[in-house]
Amino acid sequence: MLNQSEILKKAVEELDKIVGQNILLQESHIPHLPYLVACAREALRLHPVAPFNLPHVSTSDCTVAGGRYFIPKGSSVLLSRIGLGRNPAVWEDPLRFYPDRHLVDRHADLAETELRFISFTTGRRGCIGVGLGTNITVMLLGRLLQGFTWSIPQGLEKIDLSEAVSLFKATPLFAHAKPRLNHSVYPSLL
Ligand code: HEM
Repeated sequence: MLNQSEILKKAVEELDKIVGQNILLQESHIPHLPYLVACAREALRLHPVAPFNLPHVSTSDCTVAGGRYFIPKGSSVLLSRIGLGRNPAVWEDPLRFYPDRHLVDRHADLAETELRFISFTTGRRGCIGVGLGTNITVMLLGRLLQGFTWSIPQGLEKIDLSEAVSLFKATPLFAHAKPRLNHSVYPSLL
């Protein structure tokens, strides 16, 4: 978002309109912040936390994708987070960070039950923490954006987004944060 200032600006404008600058973002605001939720979804799609999901073992012979793939009983099944989230057959211009693509269907949370990318996965062994995980993620992103004006440190043109093999950022993230709310709004650390 730091590399695309118009996206950062749009998310902050939504926060200012819905939450304002006199109180901190609360969980009850989240359903009214579709663009912020879309930004978090886009981050999960494009920058997954690990290359694969947890392995599962098929308990019987089955076919998937309309019969295209046969998976024998006892196979270890791994889904590629990159293969799904950056699949050009599903996502237009897949390497572009473009939150608006998630606004076509309005999403209340970060779950992706169609598995077009992996956040919590789905089905019997899917994550049980969708609600809490969504709230924690969106609250953190939202409060960072509401509470601070973020900028790229002096001397740098862009944040380097190149990835290590683990998919983590290859270089540490440095960004400049300046408080943007009245100091009375920030919770006391004492
Ligand atoms: C952004 C936050 C979170 C993300 C992205 C996430 C993602 C995932 C994923 C990908 C799985 C594996 C599902 C599979 O193998 O198909 C999983 C499993 C699980 N998650 Fe989460 N999770 C999050 C937060 C939470 C929270 C807050 C809780 C509990 C309060 C939780 C509890 C669990 C449990 C218990 C499982 C194992 C489910 C099973 O094997 O039956 N998760 N999660």
